[in-house]
Amino acid sequence: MSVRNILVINCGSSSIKFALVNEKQSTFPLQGLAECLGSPEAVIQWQIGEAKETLSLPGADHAAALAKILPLAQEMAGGRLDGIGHRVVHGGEHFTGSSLIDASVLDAINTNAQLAPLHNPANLIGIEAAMSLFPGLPQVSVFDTAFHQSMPEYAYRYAVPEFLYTEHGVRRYGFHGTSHRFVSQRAAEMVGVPVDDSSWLVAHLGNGCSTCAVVNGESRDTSMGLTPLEGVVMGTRSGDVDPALHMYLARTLGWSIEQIDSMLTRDSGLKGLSGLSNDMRTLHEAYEAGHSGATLAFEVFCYRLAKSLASMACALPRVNGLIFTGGIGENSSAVRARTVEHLKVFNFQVDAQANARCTRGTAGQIQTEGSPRILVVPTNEERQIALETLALLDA
Ligand SMILES: Nc1ncnc2c1ncn2[C@@H]1O[C@H](COP(=O)(O)OP(=O)(O)O)[C@@H](O)[C@H]1O
Ligand SMILES: CC(=O)OP(=O)(O)O
Ligand SMILES: [Mg+2]
Repeated sequence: MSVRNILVINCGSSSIKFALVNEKQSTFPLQGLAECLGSPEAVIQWQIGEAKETLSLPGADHAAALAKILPLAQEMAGGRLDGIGHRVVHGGEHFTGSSLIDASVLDAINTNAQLAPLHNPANLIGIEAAMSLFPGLPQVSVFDTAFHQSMPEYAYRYAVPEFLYTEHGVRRYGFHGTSHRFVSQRAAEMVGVPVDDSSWLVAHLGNGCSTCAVVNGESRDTSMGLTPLEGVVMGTRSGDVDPALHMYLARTLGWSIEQIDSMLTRDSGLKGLSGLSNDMRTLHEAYEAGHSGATLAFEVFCYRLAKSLASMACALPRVNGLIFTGGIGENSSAVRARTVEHLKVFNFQVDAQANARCTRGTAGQIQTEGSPRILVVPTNEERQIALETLALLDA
């Protein structure tokens, strides 16, 4: 059989991340990002080997950007694309694994859009554009939620009346499953333990952030819930707040549901706490310069993250290690060090020199002697999506 090429597409609300994955190559022949879609600043940036290209496409929407990205990928694949793997955020209870896309899968993604209004509609636009440009190509959806379908019922149910679950699907689903799966498998390889006899605490820290307890290659609990708003502090999302905050704001300030949703989703998290930025790099620079909001945002972020990891430990029989991943987890030695300071009760301790070495894609172990393992593992959701797409093409 010849070597196959898969295009991976991750459509966000105003961006598209994409990568061409060759099943035999460890680096991507093509990788890129389309940003600011739907605005005059719309732009596509991509990288082929070391060469970087930028194409400004004022006003381009998702379909217009894909009309450029798909032929580019086709050309880089030497005229042979074998399939397209799409990241889909919310698959509800319907999907315990990835799925070849047909009309019924599109229907299910549409139904679940109510639970992920920022993510699923954008994912659907990407799928529909790819299907119309490449009608003959197999398309696969890889769900963020699928990995977490192994959670026990006592971990995924909310303590609310039963009919809300049975009739309306109100339960915890969890997200970032593709990343939690990938890094926990990589960590097992790195330390030489079998995946099916391993036990990890995982912190995925990107723009969205979540923690996960992974036992024997399966998710047993995770911090995100019905939607990607529950759990730890994120770039612009609050994570957990007292559910009574909604009533308080509605009654005392007269806020609408839309205002409350927008505040918790877009104006909270690191951005809301710091009054400055949702970007951890900016916050690091600001607190080094003495910005009090940036310092507070950093401290709350790390403490709440540690608290979530400690609660995830309830789902583990023992701990093989703590894994940091995502843009913040892979790069911010300061976040790793501060978070682990709050986890002394588990004997976790960071080695400062090893910690400083793990940045910009360098994997490694950063614990002191005597501490349980602490690993930095770069995530690769694109590779995992391509692997799952290839597996479905084989089936
Ligand atoms: N060198 C760095 N130090 C600290 N934070 C970083 C660094 N590089 C990237 N980040 C942070 O990573 C976050 C983005 O993570 P990423 O995984 O790229 O996000 P996404 O969820 O969109 O894939 C941002 O908060 C960014 O500031
Ligand atoms: C589900 C989720 O939060 O995704 P992202 O981190 O890409 O926003
Ligand atoms: Mg990412």
